[in-house]
Amino acid sequence: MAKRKRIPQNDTVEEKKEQEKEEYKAVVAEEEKQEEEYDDDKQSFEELGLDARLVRALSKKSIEKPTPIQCVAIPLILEGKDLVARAKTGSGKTLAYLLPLLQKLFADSPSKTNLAPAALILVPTRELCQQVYSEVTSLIELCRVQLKVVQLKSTMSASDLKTSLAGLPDIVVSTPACVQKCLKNGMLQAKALQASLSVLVLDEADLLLSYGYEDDIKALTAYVPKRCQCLLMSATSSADVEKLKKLILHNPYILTLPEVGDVKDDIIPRNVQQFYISCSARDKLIHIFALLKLELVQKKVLIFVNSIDMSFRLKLFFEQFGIKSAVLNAELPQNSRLHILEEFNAGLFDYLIATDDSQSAEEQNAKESPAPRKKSKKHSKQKLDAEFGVVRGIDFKNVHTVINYDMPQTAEGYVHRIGRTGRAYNTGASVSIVIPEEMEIFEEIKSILGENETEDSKFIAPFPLLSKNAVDSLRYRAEDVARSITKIAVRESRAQDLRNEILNSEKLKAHFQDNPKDLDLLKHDKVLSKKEPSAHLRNVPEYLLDPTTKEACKIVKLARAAMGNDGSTRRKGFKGKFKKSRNPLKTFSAEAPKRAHKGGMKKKGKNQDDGH
Ligand SMILES: Nc1ncnc2c1ncn2[C@@H]1O[C@H](COP(=O)(O)OP(=O)(O)OP(=O)(O)O)[C@@H](O)[C@H]1O
Repeated sequence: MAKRKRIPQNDTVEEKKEQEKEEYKAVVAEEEKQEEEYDDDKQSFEELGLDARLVRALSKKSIEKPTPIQCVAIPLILEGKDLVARAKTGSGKTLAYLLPLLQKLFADSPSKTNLAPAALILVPTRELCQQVYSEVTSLIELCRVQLKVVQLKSTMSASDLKTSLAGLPDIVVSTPACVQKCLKNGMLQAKALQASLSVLVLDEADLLLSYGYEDDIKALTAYVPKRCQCLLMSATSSADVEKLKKLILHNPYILTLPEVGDVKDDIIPRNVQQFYISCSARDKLIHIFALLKLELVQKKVLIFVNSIDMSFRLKLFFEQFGIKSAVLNAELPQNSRLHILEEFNAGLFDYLIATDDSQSAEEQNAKESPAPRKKSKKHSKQKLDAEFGVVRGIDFKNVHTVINYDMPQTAEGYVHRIGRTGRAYNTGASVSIVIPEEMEIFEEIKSILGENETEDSKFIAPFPLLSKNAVDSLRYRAEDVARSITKIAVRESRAQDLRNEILNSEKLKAHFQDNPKDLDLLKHDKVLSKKEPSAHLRNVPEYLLDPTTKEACKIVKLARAAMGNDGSTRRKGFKGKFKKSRNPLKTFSAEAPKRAHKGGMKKKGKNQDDGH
């Protein structure tokens, strides 16, 4: 981090504020300078050997400079090397393989006589399938080339799959299970595939096996010709990646990119600041409520919980205070999920509560639908989607804060959740709300990431902006509302939401076929509670806030304005994104400003969590 200019200490509040502002400006200027220097050193996409059409297409997407993984991977893929690319979450792995893959197909397409796809991109979940498909489609459109891409999903009917393949696509994006299904049914001719396949990509490779695709991939290897270039993209290294490497890579030359090291240093993006709040189980709701209602975290916010019921509890609770949010989980129909993601990415709402219990959906199914229970007609459970994955790989756009309302069950899960912010050149923050029962896993995560606050860049610091006073001032209102959200209310809302989404899902499907860009058909942050939220709960009265909290709110707002993110969360070009130094969490403390000057939030000690 840039060194701070020492400014003489002043005594009055006004002078202290001035001093704070001056320091803030100095840090911003310094870091902007450093960033410019770094940008100047970097290679351009042209220098990596990319086709001018692709460079122009990227430019139209406001993507001007390659990320480190792209700098290394693109030339190697263009040379035809097999690759095992491991790089941190949000580092731009998708474009790292898509750009050279498209370039290769540009060159091959005029002589095309293939009866099967030339490129197969396999991903573990349908959400990722959609995401990669959209990215390829938009690049192809922007480049104005004659390449055809389809996505194949296991939910598609046999006739839809057949129709998709009959158009002789050049690129297929799918899950291993679905491709295997097409091969088995003869919709995809094995011989034709052997003759045509020139690039095979296994994206989120480490996850493919844990999603249970091992047999499908093994079966597929028989149809992958020796000359086919194979690319394994992954954020973490694991025994599963090793297994896949052995299973699928033919060329002996395998490259693991040098820029990545161990989990601690490389997997979590450098530009994510991590915080925690320690509190009792009873106070969890008040803490998240305070964070959101007092706007002590930057929007958009992605909140992770470990169960679907909890996501509805939170949504119902927020509703009573006029905070609109949407839920995302494996129970919802796929069209709804995709639509929720699209709306969130487009900035239509600021708070998304995602259920991630870091288990495969099959395990979750088993857990959520215990067999011996008598099946009630009313509550017959919707089966969870085994191909749903919200944590891994999904490119949530412009998420500035990830909140772990429930802690993940593994350190790996933590890393992937945190990786939903700070993507590419953006910065972000995470706040984990930890209760005593979750302390064990939290301690484990901390020990992996590094516990030395001065030396470890991945140190998880106590959240500095929320004082005990601020929490206590909201306690009465929050506890009162929390009591009204009973188990029955949660269950009813969950069932109602599911019914709505199932109905809407068909409408959505039909509508989006005709109007792919129309996002306003259905709003997913609609109010679920039967009881109309009370008007008086919408705003937190001034008298409830102590001066420190008021100051914290002001600084966060100031930073939001500096980020060009006041009010509108719609996507901006990368140049307009806020810098790490502009993150108020780095420059402001809930305690006396003087202490914050010395060491930013990391010098804040552990007293904050002791208090509550
Ligand atoms: N060179 C670049 N400059 C700016 N933005 C970029 C660049 N490359 C990719 N991006 C953007 O960064 C975001 C993250 O990219 P991507 O989804 O490929 O990350 P990832 O490495 O696959 O992450 P994960 O491991 O979580 O899947 C995307 O929104 C993408 O459009």
